[in-house]
Amino acid sequence: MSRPSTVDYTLYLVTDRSLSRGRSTLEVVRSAVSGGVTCVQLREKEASTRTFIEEARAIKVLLDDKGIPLIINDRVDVALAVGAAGVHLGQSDMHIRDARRLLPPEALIGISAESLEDALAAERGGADYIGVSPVFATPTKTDTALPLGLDGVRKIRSAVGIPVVGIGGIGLANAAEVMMAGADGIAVVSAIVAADDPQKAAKALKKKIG
Ligand SMILES: Cc1ncc(COP(=O)(O)OP(=O)(O)O)c(N)n1
Ligand SMILES: Cc1nc(C(=O)O)sc1CCOP(=O)(O)O
Ligand SMILES: [Mg+2]
Repeated sequence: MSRPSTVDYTLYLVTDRSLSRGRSTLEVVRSAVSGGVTCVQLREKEASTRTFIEEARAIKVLLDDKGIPLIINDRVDVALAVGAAGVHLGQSDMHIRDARRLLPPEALIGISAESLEDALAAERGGADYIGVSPVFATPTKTDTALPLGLDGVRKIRSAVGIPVVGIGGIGLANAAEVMMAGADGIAVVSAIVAADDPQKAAKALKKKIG
């Protein structure tokens, strides 16, 4: 497992095979990387463990070549199996305390914060970054907490010292606002994964967030 010396969360792609319009996740990631994504989270909710691991290995080869970290959604075992840079854990996933026991010390752990209290607890618990969960409502994930909005991003930003990434309902129309509210990056699913051309979509988002 290897952690890049500094992690660039600016344009953070979260995958979703159900939104990929028949393209493989590897294909979408390749295209998005050439458009400028800086971090990739492999999020597989339905795949078998074996498929998840095989896909993660193939994507990691692509990302390693570009120095882009691969984060695994939910599954500490998958992250360990493939030597990913880290994991992203939500409020119902494995506790960070337990994940830290299993993962090597250099592993990145991102935590979803559904409130200011969650963000403070995540920082105290040793999280490497926080996902503000969600900033806006999104059809991509409907079992979220209430949207925290730009004000939530501002409040969390001023309360913690670790990187803060906004997620949920972020696209070309509001990406700059999320950054202006103090986020270190935007995490997006549909704006890239479901786009006609993920490379162009990533490029356009990158331009918006400077
Ligand atoms: C960057 C980022 N932030 C938040 C989440 C959501 O995590 P979680 O609440 O565990 O929900 P699932 O993604 O597991 O459905 C995330 N994945 N990434
Ligand atoms: C994976 C995920 N987590 C969220 C959270 O609020 O924690 S929202 C979300 C999906 C974000 O998709 P889109 O960019 O298409 O809105
Ligand atoms: Mg989760």
